[in-house]
Amino acid sequence: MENLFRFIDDHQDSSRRRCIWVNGPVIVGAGPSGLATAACLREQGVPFVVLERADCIASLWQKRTYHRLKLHLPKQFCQLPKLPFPEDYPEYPTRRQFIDYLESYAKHFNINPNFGECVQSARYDETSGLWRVRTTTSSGPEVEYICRWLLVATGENAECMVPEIEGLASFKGEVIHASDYTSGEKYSGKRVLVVGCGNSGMEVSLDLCNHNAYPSMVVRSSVHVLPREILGKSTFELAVFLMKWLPLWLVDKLLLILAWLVLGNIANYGIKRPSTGPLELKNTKGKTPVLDIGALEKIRSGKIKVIPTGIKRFVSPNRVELANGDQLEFDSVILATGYRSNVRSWLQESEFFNKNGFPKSPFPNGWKGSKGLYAVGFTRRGLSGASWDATRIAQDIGSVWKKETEQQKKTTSSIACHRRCISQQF
Ligand SMILES: Cc1cc2nc3c(=O)[nH]c(=O)nc-3n(C[C@H](O)[C@H](O)[C@H](O)COP(=O)(O)OP(=O)(O)OC[C@H]3O[C@@H](n4cnc5c(N)ncnc54)[C@H](O)[C@@H]3O)c2cc1C
Ligand SMILES: NC(=O)C1=CN([C@@H]2O[C@H](COP(=O)(O)OP(=O)(O)OC[C@H]3O[C@@H](n4cnc5c(N)ncnc54)[C@H](OP(=O)(O)O)[C@@H]3O)[C@@H](O)[C@H]2O)C=CC1
Ligand SMILES: O=C(O)C(=O)Cc1c[nH]c2ccccc12
Repeated sequence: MENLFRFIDDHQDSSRRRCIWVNGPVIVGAGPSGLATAACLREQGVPFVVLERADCIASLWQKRTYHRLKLHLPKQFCQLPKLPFPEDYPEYPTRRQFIDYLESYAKHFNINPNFGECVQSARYDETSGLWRVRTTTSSGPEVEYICRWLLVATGENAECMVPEIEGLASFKGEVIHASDYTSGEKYSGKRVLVVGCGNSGMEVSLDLCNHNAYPSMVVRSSVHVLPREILGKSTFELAVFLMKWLPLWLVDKLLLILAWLVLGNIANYGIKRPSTGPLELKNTKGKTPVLDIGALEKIRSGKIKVIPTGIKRFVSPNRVELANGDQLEFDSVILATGYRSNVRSWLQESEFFNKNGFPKSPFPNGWKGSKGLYAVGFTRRGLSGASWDATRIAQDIGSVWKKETEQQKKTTSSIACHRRCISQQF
């Protein structure tokens, strides 16, 4: 039966590309978003195929995060649909606990992604009304999947942002992106330039301090720093609570007053605040406020130095010239300069996704496009946003699936029988 749905593309080089009909959605990406959607589809009885370029689930968490990382939102905002965290997990689960949870989540819902398959292109074929998704595999020939629904779950952090700074290539010390930073152990006694002051820049600088390194952090523009907790209560949880009663601008004002009471005036340490409030900035520009877990204390004590200006250029072998003309020496550079979506590099579509690879419609309307195209995990609302999308998408596809299955039960057409053949195992 399986062979009925596996055919060789007759107008392509048949020796090089396998062509596979997927009866159900293709999900691109096996991070939390892809897994959450797969789990919800499983509950709806809809078969699916998950394509993942890495050799494991949640590759961002397994391969591109540092060892001491903890979730910075309380656990109730980070668990995926249908399966809560184990009860004994702490308020802020560690990276290891989060990965263990995701592994057991995939097992629980019997989600078996096709690993080592990187989607190179996806386009909607108007003639057939189907999506054609091409991948390169780590182990063999190219594959083309043909499906009716395409679910984009490649994430807001698919690629690293590496800025073009004059002379960077001539810097003689090590230069890495924060996603390649695992621990501060090997930096003990070293002068490290950390470029960027988002959550990554702050937490890497703190970890470096804890390993007796000498970090200097570049703050070229501005950033909101909020305490992770206020009087033992999560600031994020407090914000979510206040948002039920108050307008966003007022919640932002209250958060800033509380931050000032707890942290003091951060301008004293060379850190400017944006003129837009923290939640409004997150919603409109996607810029996440820093939820401080101790970096500010190190800044206050001078253990993390703040460089309150941009970088002009690197001067070989190990100097950096700042925008104000000062020159400083460093042993290593860590680029905590953020991430970007990669959707536009492979999805041949410009109606639903903008040029930055995010859905054009803001939350709550950015999960569903036309022609069977969906996006999960692009709402700049972290893991809870991804769970929200996943639930909606599975309900949407599930209702169509159920209706059609009912109709098919009533007919004896052989075509209808074929349509329900699951092609998950090849
Ligand atoms: C360091 C860090 C900490 C964070 N902490 C929190 C937190 O505490 N709480 C919170 O709510 N959010 C947090 N976030 C936000 C973060 O976006 C989510 O935690 C989460 O990982 C998003 O899941 P995702 O599945 O959308 O994306 P990802 O986890 O990035 O997964 C996407 C997957 O798609 C795969 N992929 C990409 N392109 C292709 C392709 N072309 N073909 C095939 N596969 C592809 C990738 O390999 C990856 O496995 C954090 C983010 C970072 C970077
Ligand atoms: N514990 C946790 O849960 C953690 C969560 N995260 C999450 O991961 C996501 C990504 O965070 P992060 O990696 O910090 O990325 P961000 O996009 O939040 O921050 C990037 C930083 O790099 C700066 N930058 C970029 N280019 C340059 C340049 N050429 N020169 C100087 N500065 C530059 C930006 O400055 P500017 O604003 O001026 O552009 C900004 O300060 C966020 O959602 C964050 O919350 C990250 C770490 C830990
Ligand atoms: O950690 C992240 O990247 C997140 O996106 C989590 C998050 C969603 N909404 C927020 C608002 C304030 C701080 C963090 C988040």
